[in-house]
Amino acid sequence: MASPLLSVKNLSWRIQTRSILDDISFDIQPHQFVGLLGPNGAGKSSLMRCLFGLYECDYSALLFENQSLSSLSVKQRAQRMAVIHQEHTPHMGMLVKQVVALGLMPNKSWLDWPSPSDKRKVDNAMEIMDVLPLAKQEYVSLSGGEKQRVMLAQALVQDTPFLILDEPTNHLDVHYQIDLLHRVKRLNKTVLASIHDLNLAAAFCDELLLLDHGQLVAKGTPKEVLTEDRISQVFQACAIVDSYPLDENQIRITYAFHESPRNLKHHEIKR
Ligand SMILES: Nc1ncnc2c1ncn2[C@@H]1O[C@H](COP(=O)(O)OP(=O)(O)OP(=O)(O)O)[C@@H](O)[C@H]1O
Repeated sequence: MASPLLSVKNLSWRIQTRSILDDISFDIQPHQFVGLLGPNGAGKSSLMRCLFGLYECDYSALLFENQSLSSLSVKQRAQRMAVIHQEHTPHMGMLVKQVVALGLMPNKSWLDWPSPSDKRKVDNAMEIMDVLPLAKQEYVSLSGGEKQRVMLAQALVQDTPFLILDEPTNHLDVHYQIDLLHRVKRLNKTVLASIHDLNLAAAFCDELLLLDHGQLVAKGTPKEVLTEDRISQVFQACAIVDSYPLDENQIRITYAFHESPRNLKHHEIKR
């Protein structure tokens, strides 16, 4: 197997005496699409923030392409990983094409004037993400789904091997959830994305990391991670896991909408 793009060993993060992330270890291989799952408050965003250096955490190793992440400057990190946050920056008064062009910054100095090839890069990214017709529209006026595609175009311009996406499908209708994840997948980059919809995660991700109360409780393929028992234990939801009718290799999760599912075991659901 090729050496991992990202290697995380024994990562912990605490606020004062409260442990938020506890002894987390995993590798991400090049070109893998990895889903980060877990209930609200499990620590998904915190883990992503530790990876891109917003939070100072403890670890025995945090390596990107075998290089210690802590040895990289902010600009060097931004040349390696693009991050799309859950909450978008408002970018008041900026046009879509200007927001997308911000992705050029990690590879330029402040004094550099945008070149014709930069402009082509921006146009190309807008075309791939289907936001070229919105190029001259104000960013604040866009819908949630359009904003998400603009941020992906910006990440594309940033031209990094690794993408960190914090709930990329948040606020999107079902068509745009599927559309966006197909667009991300087609980029063929290494991706770590937090996703709440377990069916979407199972359909799009090569591997899943499941967090619960700051601990990594499972990692592996969707079939390995998303078992009925685990969904019941971690998400306190009753679910049946079976094969997706259009592809036997994929799993499908059906939830029971009982009034107090916490007390129900999955084998008690009438099939
Ligand atoms: N800067 C901070 N100061 C204090 N507490 C924090 C901070 N950042 C995160 N936390 C706490 O850490 C826990 C994990 O939060 P985090 O946002 O990482 O969870 P999450 O899995 O991303 O949740 P969600 O699915 O709801 O977005 C929460 O209880 C949160 O309140």
